[in-house]
Amino acid sequence: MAEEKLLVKRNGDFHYPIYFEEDFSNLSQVLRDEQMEGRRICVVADSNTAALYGEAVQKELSMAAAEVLMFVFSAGEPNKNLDTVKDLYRFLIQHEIDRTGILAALGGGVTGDLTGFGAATYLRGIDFIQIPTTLLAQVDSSVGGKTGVDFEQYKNMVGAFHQPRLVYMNLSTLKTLPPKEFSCGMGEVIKTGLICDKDFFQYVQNCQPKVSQMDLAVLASMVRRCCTIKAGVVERDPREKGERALLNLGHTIGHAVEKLKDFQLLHGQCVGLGLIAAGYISMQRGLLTVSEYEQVCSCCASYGLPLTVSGLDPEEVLSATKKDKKMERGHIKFIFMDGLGKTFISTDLTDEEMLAGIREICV
Ligand SMILES: NC(=O)c1ccc[n+]([C@@H]2O[C@H](COP(=O)([O-])OP(=O)(O)OC[C@H]3O[C@@H](n4cnc5c(N)ncnc54)[C@H](O)[C@@H]3O)[C@@H](O)[C@H]2O)c1
Ligand SMILES: O=C(O)C(=O)C[C@@H](O)[C@H](O)[C@H](O)COP(=O)(O)O
Ligand SMILES: [Zn+2]
Repeated sequence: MAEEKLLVKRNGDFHYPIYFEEDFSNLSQVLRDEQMEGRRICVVADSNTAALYGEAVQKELSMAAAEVLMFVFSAGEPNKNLDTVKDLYRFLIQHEIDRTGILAALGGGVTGDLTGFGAATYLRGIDFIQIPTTLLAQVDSSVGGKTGVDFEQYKNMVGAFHQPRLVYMNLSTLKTLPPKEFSCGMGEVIKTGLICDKDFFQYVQNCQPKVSQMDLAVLASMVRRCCTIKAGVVERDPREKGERALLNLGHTIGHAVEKLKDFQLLHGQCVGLGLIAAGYISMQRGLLTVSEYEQVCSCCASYGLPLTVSGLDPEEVLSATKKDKKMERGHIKFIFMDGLGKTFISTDLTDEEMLAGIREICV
């Protein structure tokens, strides 16, 4: 089942690889292949991932590294903040990690975003690698170099673009992922199909039974397809000057809900809600048929994503959408669906249209 590695272009001719594996046993060889051996590595993991995979990863990396340290922080989005980054800086300074040091993000998107930001800023930038263990991190956050933390309830408000030196996926880690976390990854998978690949969206609709059986061959091809699509977008537009904003489909309303729910609803769940709202808005503009909109909803539902959220005032959600990063001269850069598998960016969305979409998900 092992898939060929995928190469992502970074800075002209330099490429970084994404490895699709079934265990951690090739980690040390991969470090050697990428000429990163003999250096000190600090593995960054949250409390859950450290307990599950910390020892195995530390052991594998030790075979090619000069030393392997482990920095552990408390799991959860509320800890993706500058306080945790400060704790990481202190740990790195205390252990005299210099510019030859490497950070290894072992875990989900929270760990990857935080570690990448630490690596981008510590000593003005050191190398880091991604070892994603959630579906969301494997299909989305470990690729593309968006790193950062939340700041005073604002999502990803402080960050940097910093590409990893390599991404190593052990697909078997998905077997220990709680079902709710797995659905979160499916939110980003569905988003990926809707952005630019109708065939892939239909594949995702149809393969739900195999995915729910954790069929590794199906999961591998799904993860690889998402990485291929994302890598293509990121190669063409690494710093989100244009096309990359499409990867934000569902995130304008999704991030507003995530923030107003105090991060009690998970990122992928909020992306699912945001997809439904964006689908509704697109349908109201005549860009999606009723049947296409229903397919977006039923695909999300089939993977256990919520279709509605309670306890939110739609007007408050609307004003929260205006505090996200996607504003351009006072207008939101909104991602519309234009049929299934096609999207475009526009700044002409009215408050009334946005409110109608928000009302569709708020109960
Ligand atoms: N940088 C990007 O491009 C990008 C893209 C998408 C999302 N994100 C960010 O990613 C974050 C969400 O990531 P996430 O959904 O992976 O959340 P997460 O990192 O919090 O992981 C979810 C939970 O699963 C646990 N976990 C991780 N791997 C496990 C495993 N194999 N088995 C059992 N438990 C495991 C974690 O400890 C955590 O409790 C958000 O902060 C979001 O903003 C970033
Ligand atoms: O990689 C990207 O670009 C994305 O937009 C992927 C999103 O899934 C991800 O949630 C990202 O962190 C959102 O970016 P932001 O700039 O809106 O914070
Ligand atoms: Zn996202």
